[in-house]
Amino acid sequence: MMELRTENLVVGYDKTPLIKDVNLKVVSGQVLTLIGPNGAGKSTILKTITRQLKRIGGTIYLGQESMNNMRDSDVSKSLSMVMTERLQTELLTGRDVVASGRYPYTGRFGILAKEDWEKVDEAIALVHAQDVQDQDFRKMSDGQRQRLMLARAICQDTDILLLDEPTSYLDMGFKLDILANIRMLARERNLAIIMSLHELDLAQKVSDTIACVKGDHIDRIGTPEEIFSGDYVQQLYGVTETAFDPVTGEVFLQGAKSEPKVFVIGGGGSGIAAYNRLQRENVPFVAGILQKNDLEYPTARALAAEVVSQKAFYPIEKAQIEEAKKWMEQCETCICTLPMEAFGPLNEANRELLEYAKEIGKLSM
Ligand SMILES: Nc1ncnc2c1ncn2[C@@H]1O[C@H](COP(=O)(O)OP(=O)(O)OP(=O)(O)O)[C@@H](O)[C@H]1O
Repeated sequence: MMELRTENLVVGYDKTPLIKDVNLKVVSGQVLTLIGPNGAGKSTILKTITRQLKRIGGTIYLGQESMNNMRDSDVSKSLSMVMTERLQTELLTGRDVVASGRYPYTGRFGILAKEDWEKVDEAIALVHAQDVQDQDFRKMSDGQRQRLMLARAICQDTDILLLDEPTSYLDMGFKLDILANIRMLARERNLAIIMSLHELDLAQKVSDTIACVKGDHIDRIGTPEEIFSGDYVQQLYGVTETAFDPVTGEVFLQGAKSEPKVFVIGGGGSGIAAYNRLQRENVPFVAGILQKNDLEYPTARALAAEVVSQKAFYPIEKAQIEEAKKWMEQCETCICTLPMEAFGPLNEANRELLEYAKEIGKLSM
């Protein structure tokens, strides 16, 4: 079992502290993710752990041993790091770059043995980069380079892997692929992984522990369930409460909040496309009647000027129907996004609203 722990670590530049009292811990088989706004200090922490930056204070432990007294060559057998920065290379193929991950194990001349090349090939296969491995590394796309840099770190064969925004340049397919690989490396190869991520929905899915970097300190450390609840993450990033849904990690634009012009009868997720369209057109609207467990409720809260809603799992009451009808009278037009089959016995209220929209001559298709 390997463990990396920082004790009152102080990180910063030119002896000026940026973040103090960094107390983080990650053990084999676990993923620790650093989140926080741009410039918060996530990369600075990672670079200090891997010694690319000088520690200002505190101690980093590898197992029981303080890293303060360890040689760089021993550290690089325990820690590998994937950076976002561009590696300056001279006419190296992708495979050469990955192979440089084996240098801590080769002799003075950097000659790789058969087993080293096997590890290189295995790592390249893991990130699905066989097709580009023989190309000039400098001429690769950011995403291709990012995958090869991960392969380089993997074949370094360390117990601890650090990744600075490993998915920033990747398309959706490769993002999922890399994150699945990160979980696999933790689960099957028992690696301890520390990474920084900007994609909060992904951080929520892959992390065992999340550390929130804010200002000059680590503001909170907890499980994804603990961090992604209430309005904590919104506060961390300085966005409004409705701009982020902590349950799904989804982000929302904000809609026009002035006097509503359109009433949208929705439910069961059917309203989302209409809400987004009205937001793009900057048209203030009312969304209703939604139950708070309706799929579109978080979008409605962010984009609608008003939401007529009922608690989750409670039947819609007369008071909400009356409220909705009042809004319909005030709006210029009503649209209904619910398909015919949605007017089941549990949705009588919205059927009544649809009838009312027709009756007052405001239903537009
Ligand atoms: N070489 C440097 N010298 C001095 N200050 C630096 C240096 N590099 C970064 N900083 C500063 O340190 C702070 C933290 O930067 P860092 O790159 O660690 O943030 P981050 O959380 O990784 O940000 P991002 O999410 O934008 O990547 C920033 O204010 C940055 O300007």
